[in-house]
Amino acid sequence: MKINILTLFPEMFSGFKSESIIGKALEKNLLEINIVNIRDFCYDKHKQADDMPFGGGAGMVIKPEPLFRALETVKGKVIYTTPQGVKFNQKLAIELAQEEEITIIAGHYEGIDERVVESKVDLEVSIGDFVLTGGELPAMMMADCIARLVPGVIKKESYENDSFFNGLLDYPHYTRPAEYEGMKVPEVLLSGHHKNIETWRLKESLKRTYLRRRDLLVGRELSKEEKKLLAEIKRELGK
Ligand SMILES: CN(C)c1cccc(CNc2ccc(C(N)=O)cn2)c1
Repeated sequence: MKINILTLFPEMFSGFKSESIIGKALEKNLLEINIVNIRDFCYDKHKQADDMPFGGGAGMVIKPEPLFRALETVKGKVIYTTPQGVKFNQKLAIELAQEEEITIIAGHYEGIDERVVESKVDLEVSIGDFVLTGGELPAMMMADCIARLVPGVIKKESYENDSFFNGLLDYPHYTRPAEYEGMKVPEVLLSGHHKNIETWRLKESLKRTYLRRRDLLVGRELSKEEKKLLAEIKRELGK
């Protein structure tokens, strides 16, 4: 899979591409992340990539010419990160991870010229209801979320337990030492009894989801075991 990111600030992506899981995946050629500097496509003397908005108002808008030129050099579905977009979520990430190539335009300042959106953007996507100085962090977040779903980037078992993969929030995690400052790891996790551990984790996931994100349970099919565990949870919570 290839992810192109069009940005005015390519340097913001150097750490993202060199560190940790994404860094290793790129080294192993499991995927490609191609950072395209929009400014490289400004042919005027001052390399002006943005300009004042017609009709007045604060902020700057990214000019159409450099974007159209940059878009000629990439392929795939074109996504534009903007507060006006559809909400990004794991379901959309899973869909986008199926694509051979995608291109993300990181808007900056007040955004990009609407003629680019009208004629080239396939999907406007927002990572949440808040405004950032630029679309680079949203582009990085989306690329990270999509990249980790590419086969080989992380162990398959890891993402199959993803909170949003099975529709529930994650259970609590512990590692050594088994006791720290008097705080103990739940006994069951040290028992080596895999069935009990699996049940404990499912119950903890259900409890957390029930307490923190009950909306995720609405419309979610519960297995017989999940129904039993949820009844236990409600009894224990006295609710
Ligand atoms: C109209 N306007 C302010 C604007 C328009 C387009 C891009 C930008 C760049 N900033 C962004 C981008 C995305 C998000 C998000 N929530 O995904 C938040 N901020 C700002």
